[in-house]
Amino acid sequence: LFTSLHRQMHSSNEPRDPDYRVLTNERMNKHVLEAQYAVRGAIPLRAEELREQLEEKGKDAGLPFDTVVNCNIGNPQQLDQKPLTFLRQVSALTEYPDLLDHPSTSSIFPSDAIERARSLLKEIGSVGAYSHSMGVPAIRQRVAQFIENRDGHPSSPGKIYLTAGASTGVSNILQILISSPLDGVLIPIPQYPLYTAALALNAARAVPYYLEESADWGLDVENLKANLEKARHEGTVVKAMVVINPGNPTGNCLSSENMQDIIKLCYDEKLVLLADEVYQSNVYGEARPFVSFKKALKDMGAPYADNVELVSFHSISKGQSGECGRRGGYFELCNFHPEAEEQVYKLASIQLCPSLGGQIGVDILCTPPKEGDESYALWKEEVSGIARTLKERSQIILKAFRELEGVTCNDAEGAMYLFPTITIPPKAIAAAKAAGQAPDAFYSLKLLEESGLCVVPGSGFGQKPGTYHFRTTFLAPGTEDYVRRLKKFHEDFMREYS
Ligand SMILES: Cc1ncc(COP(=O)(O)O)c(CN[C@@H]2CONC2=O)c1O
Repeated sequence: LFTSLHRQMHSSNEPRDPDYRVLTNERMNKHVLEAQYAVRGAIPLRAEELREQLEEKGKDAGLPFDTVVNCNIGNPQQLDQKPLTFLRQVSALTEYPDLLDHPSTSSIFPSDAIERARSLLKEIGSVGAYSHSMGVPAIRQRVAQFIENRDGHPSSPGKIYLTAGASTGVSNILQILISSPLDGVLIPIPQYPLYTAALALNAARAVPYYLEESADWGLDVENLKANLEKARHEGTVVKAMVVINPGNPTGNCLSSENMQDIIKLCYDEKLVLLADEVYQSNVYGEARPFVSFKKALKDMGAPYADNVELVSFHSISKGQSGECGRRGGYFELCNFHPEAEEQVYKLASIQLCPSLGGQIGVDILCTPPKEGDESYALWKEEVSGIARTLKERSQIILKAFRELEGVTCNDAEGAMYLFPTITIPPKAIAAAKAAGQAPDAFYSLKLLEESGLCVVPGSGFGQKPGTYHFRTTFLAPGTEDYVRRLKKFHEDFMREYS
């Protein structure tokens, strides 16, 4: 489906003489061909096609909706979320430093934004210059301070790497970790498909461990251990474990018991722990406030605290900043061998440096305006407004899901997604089979074609065999319109296939 849609959209590239081209499937890296990334796969591609039809023909497109709503990707500012003012003010001033000496500037920009831009430019020089490959040292110092303030344990700028989004950090660490096609990494199922894609690109094995939907997507430690043993029995050299907390696509927040179980397992089984914490400030319930794996590890003391190799990832793409396109993030190494740190640094240096715009975004994420600053009140109002709105939207959509025939859904404890289970009628499963699609991809494609809502089928994240899901964000404004479209589609679908 992806290939046919992509070809359809880019048919102008079709070669007149197919034998002329060097790069064809037979002659490209087969690991790239094998990699999959459903978040921007076939269904979002089709959504783009429909959007273009609406833009060109409007009502004459003959579609049963007048807008496509992208609920496939956690991209807040694509869905009208306003950027945080302070971040953009500092960015504007650092991008065009002449503004700092313009007579009107002090009447347009608050004094703390001007001061922050000045001090950043003293540390950076120019946003157009390469920085240190790990990122600007002074920014890394403030990231370390943010981590210490959050966790109550020391953090060093020498263990922190600023990155072009968390994706680059994850890809780099996995590239260093994998040394053989027998190597494997434990991946939560359902998972964010960056991990299986990055493992495929490195010709490594994804070793699944299933999150337990009936236990709020909590960890089933026995299943984890069994899958680890099974993988080893099959000859896989399991070297690491990925945790995503809060979870994507599940929206779960791990319990402290689960976190300790994971740390103990990594210690006992000598696994590197990759903690993806990009949604750490997207937490909606009071029951499970965010606790980092760095804190959990250090709180456990010996023998874990100073032995388990932990790398923790964060990003400016999520939370309330939602600066996905700015490409900013960081990871912190903990208990890595100096030999490993040398390779992490070398890979970062090959990539020269992350964008300075992204680095400035990380700086403001970790050191936002503080109480008493001129920008504090507005920053606080914007951040709490975004957090409140996301929580409200998740609850409205969750309630709607639970009223639909054959749909159940766990609360979104965190992140930006709901991941409902749908009971797909046998007739629809048969129709999906005939169409050569996974049942939840069949459902999701029809949902798009008939309602304009673009979601990602659960098969794109992995799920227990025989279960079907889809993932939706709750970022779009107009939640009532979303619910109306979904409800109508679902009732029509269940009627057609029951
Ligand atoms: C768990 C997780 N880790 C890492 C990333 C990468 O983020 P950055 O590279 O932008 O820092 C994402 C992005 N979320 C994807 C993109 O939007 N929807 C998703 O599921 C993510 O959900």
